[in-house]
Amino acid sequence: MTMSVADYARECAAQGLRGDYSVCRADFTVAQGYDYSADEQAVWRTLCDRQTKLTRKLAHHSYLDGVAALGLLDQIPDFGAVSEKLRKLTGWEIVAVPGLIPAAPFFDHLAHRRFPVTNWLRTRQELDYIVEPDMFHDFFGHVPALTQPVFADFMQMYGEKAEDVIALGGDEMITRLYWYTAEYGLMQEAGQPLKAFGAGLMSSFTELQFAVESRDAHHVAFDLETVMRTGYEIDKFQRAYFVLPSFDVLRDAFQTADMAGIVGRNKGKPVLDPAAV
Ligand SMILES: C[C@H](O)[C@H](O)[C@H]1CNc2nc(N)[nH]c(=O)c2N1
Ligand SMILES: N[C@@H](Cc1ccccc1)C(=O)O
Ligand SMILES: [Fe+2]
Repeated sequence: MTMSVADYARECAAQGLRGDYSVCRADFTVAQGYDYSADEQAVWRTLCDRQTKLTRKLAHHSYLDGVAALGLLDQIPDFGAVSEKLRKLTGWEIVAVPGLIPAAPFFDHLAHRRFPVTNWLRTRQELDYIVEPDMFHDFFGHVPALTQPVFADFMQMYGEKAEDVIALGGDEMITRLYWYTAEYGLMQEAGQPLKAFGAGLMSSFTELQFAVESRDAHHVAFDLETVMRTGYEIDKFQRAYFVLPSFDVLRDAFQTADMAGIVGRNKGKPVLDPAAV
């Protein structure tokens, strides 16, 4: 792993990120420390209630199938109990982290079928949108799909392949691909209007509606190399949403991509403006 926990902790504090990185292990995990207040439990229930009404209408069926299998909770999840359930379904588990972690350890967890979930929750003032991943984003957005075998296998492969791309010097490029697919991708569904696929959309009340339904949202046909060249900002609505024709198209594009060629061609080139792709 390239960055030490202590260096990363300093960087995050400088950027105003909220997590407490002082208690991290070398792989950036922490204990969940299940001691949430009654108010936090109430915020969790409010988030689940209002967001479930939206995802029912706007989320791709691959996500909704996952929700049905996982059974979303009316309480803040106990990561140990959820891991037990996931292990039986697909061999995945979830591990607690203090918030955003660097790309290399993040993908290393995925490669080992561990999904990092932040151990703190957004406040009532952030019900609609939060600028950094919190437990609601990580859990409500990402974990349901991990109950589905094809998606579970894909995410492990993603982690493995990402490590190869990072070794080629392509950490920013592979991060953009993750960003515009797993976090903010849209996906077509037979006989249905356009649906949301990415976890960053599933967890945001305002951006989910904007991305799928607004005439001002910039929808762009998915192209793997273009995605890997397109910049993004984490703390604003996205200025481009890439539309995937299907999950199989994503998986095939990823599996067959000549990552060494893509990284070689594009390293050092200016990043594309998402508003102009
Ligand atoms: C891979 C890419 O950097 C991506 O944004 C990762 C990084 N670290 C993360 N860390 C946490 N806790 N949650 C995430 O969703 C991510 N995403
Ligand atoms: N904006 C997302 C959280 C998020 C932040 C940064 C990256 C990914 C997700 C939400 O409101 O739920
Ligand atoms: Fe995420």
